[in-house]
Amino acid sequence: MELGPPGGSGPAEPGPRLRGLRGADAAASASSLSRFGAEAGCRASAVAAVLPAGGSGERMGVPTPKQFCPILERPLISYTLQALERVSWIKDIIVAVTRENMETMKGIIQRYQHKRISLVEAGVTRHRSIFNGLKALAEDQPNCRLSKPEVVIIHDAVRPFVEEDVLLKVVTAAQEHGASGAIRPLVSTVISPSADSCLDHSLERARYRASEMPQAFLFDVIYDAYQQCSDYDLEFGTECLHLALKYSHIKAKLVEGSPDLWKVTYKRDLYAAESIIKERISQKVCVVMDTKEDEEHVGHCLEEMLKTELNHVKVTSGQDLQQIILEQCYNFVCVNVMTSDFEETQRLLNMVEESNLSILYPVVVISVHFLDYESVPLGQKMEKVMQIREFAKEAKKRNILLSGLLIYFPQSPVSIYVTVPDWKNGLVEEEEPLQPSA
Ligand SMILES: Nc1ccn([C@@H]2O[C@H](COP(=O)(O)OP(=O)(O)OP(=O)(O)O)[C@@H](O)[C@H]2O)c(=O)n1
Ligand SMILES: O=C(CO)[C@H](O)[C@H](O)COP(=O)(O)O
Repeated sequence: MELGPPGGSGPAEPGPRLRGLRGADAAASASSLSRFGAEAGCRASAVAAVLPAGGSGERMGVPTPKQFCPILERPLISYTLQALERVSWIKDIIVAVTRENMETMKGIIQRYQHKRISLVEAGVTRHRSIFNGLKALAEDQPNCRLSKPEVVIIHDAVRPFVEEDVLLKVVTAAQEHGASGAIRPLVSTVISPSADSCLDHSLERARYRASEMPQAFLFDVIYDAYQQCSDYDLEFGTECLHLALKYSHIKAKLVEGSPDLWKVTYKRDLYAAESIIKERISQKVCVVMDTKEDEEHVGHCLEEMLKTELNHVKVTSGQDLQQIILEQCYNFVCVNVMTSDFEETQRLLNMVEESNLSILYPVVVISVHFLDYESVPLGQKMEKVMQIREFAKEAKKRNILLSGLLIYFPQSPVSIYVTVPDWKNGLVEEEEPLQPSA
């Protein structure tokens, strides 16, 4: 067994991704997930995940195994790892890779700074790869460096859109029933052809479901099943839930999964995956504050407001920008409270440029500046506007769409000012104090 690069055990982005949920629903779901996270944290070795990634992707019809195919320049498997790493209560992630792709995989782990990953050698079939992953977690193996989990998640490396809520559902159901798996309604009817390619019989579609991933098991249930199963099972079997039933006599609890859990199999699936990734990119924004103090106050107010519209909002005062860019954040709001120059925004633009993030997809940056309405003279205000324009022209050449937002505010805490344009002279010059309403 080989270990990936050492790294902290903290999640890359703690907290749930609540795609499709808004407002109160999102808040309720987030709180139940974080409660589980806290409980799982008490039992630090409770959950591990095994990812079979040793296939050759014949049906994809390209020379590169599909798990290493790039989507927006990043290998597919890296998205799957990112999705699992976000879940702070998954302690270890075991990836089964063929010997010939071991170096490629190590390179991906290093480049994208994946954490909590261990590598094992894949087998010649999916079941054998999974079995190798389980062996690495079992206590009865010599040189075992990992600890045996209570529950193990099994998830295909080529299903990148797994969310924390479905992982939580299968893990909780596995704790109660011994085994659990995600299912989806069938899209087509399943029929059985006879030897002469005529219809033998068809199944009643409404009574059947497609078995998807993730699945979760009490570790002993699935490990015992793999230890008992025949060579035929290991060679031709496609269903882990079936092994748990046949050898450990456990009836898996089935939970409804989202449509995005499908397995990337054909070339067209790569295009579909790219579209989903782009949609998620548009739902992700990072607010960069110029000081730690502002991150805590202004930043978190802004975060709450943006969260009602967007699925993923991150606020930072800049220390972890490199990591945020690495996780493919394409939208930034750079808030400058302390200074009226563009130093912070320039720093962000440089980092984005160095990362090559904008090569395939435009990066959007909004540079927000606060200026004291009373003390900054009009000429200086216009200068700011012109500076942003010049700045934006340069950035556009690098596929970075920069906009500027200048906010004038009065120092006096009791008055709110409205600006009345003087249309005759074309200048903004009159200010009317208003009393704030209750
Ligand atoms: N010997 C194998 C075969 C498959 N897998 C993994 O099992 C998952 C699901 O399998 P599948 O979609 O069938 O992948 P491939 O076998 O690569 O695809 P194909 O059947 O088209 O060749 C994939 O993550 C794949 O890498 C594995 O770990 N070891
Ligand atoms: O979908 C599944 C859930 O049970 C399969 O087990 C798995 O993804 C199948 O892979 P393969 O294409 O190698 O049979």
